[in-house]
Amino acid sequence: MGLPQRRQPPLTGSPAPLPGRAPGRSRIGVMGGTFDPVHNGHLVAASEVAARFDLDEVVFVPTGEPWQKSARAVSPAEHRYLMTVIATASNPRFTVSRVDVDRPGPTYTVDTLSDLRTQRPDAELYFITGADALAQMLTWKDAERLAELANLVGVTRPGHDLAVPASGSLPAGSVHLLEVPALAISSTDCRERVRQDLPVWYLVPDGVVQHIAKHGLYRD
Ligand SMILES: Nc1ncnc2c1ncn2[C@@H]1O[C@H](COP(=O)(O)OP(=O)(O)OP(=O)(O)O)[C@@H](O)[C@H]1O
Ligand SMILES: O=C(O)c1ccc[n+]([C@@H]2O[C@H](COP(=O)([O-])O)[C@@H](O)[C@H]2O)c1
Repeated sequence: MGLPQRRQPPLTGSPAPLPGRAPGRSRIGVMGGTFDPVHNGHLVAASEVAARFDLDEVVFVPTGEPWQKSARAVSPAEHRYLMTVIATASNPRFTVSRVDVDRPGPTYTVDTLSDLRTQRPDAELYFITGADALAQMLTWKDAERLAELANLVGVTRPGHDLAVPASGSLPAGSVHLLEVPALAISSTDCRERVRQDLPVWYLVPDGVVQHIAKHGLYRD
C-alpha cells in the first residue's frame, strides 16, 4: 500500500510557468541519487529539467549513506562519486558535489539542501526527483522543511505514477511535475546486467562502462 497521493491533471511536457527570475539569482538544479551506477536516465532527467526550468547548472549529489537502501550493499561512495564525475564531465552545466559523500552518517536531503544553500546563498535551488523517489518523499527526514529549502521537481519515470504526495507538509504549488523522455533504465538493472556479463553500453556513459570494468564492480 503506497502513500496517499493526489492525482494530477495530465502532463503536458511543459512545467507550469514559474515566477520571473529574481535579479542576480542563479537557478541551480540539484540531482541527488545513490548513482550505483549513474545511468543515462539520470542524465536525461537532469538535462530536461535544466532546459525546461532555465537552470544555470545542475549539481549531481551522490549520497554518502543512503539509509533507505541499507537492505543491500551499496558500492563505496568514492566509486559512485567518481562515476558521477566521469558521466557529467562533458556537460559544461553539470557539476558534482561531495557534500553528502563527505558528511558522516546517514544522508538526509534536508542536510544536502541546507549545505548547498550555505555554499550558494544567492541561488534558487530546484531539487529533482524521479516519480518513485517523489512518492517516498514524505518518509524522508524533516520532509516538511524540504519545500522551504528548494523548489521540488518531480519527473516521469517508466513504471511509476507521477503525483504530488498528498500531505499538508508540502505546501500547494511547491512541487512541479515534468514529463521527461522515457528511459526504462535503473541502476539495479545495470548492476544485474554486469553480474550476468551482459552489456551496459548505451545504458550508462562509455566512461562509466570502463570504470565498472576496470574496478570489477557489480561482479560479486
Ligand atoms: N530512468 C529514470 N528516469 C527518471 N528518473 C530516474 C530514472 N532513474 C532514476 N531516476 C531518479 O534519479 C534519482 C536517483 O536515483 P537512483 O540513484 O536511486 O537510481 P535508481 O536507478 O533508482 O537506482 P536503484 O535501481 O539502485 O534503486 C531518483 O530521484 C530517481 O527517481
Ligand atoms: O532525506 C531523506 O531522509 C532521504 C531518504 C531517501 C532518499 N533521499 C534522497 O533521495 C535522492 C534519491 O535517493 P536514492 O536512495 O533513491 O538514490 C537522494 O538525494 C537521497 O539523498 C533522502
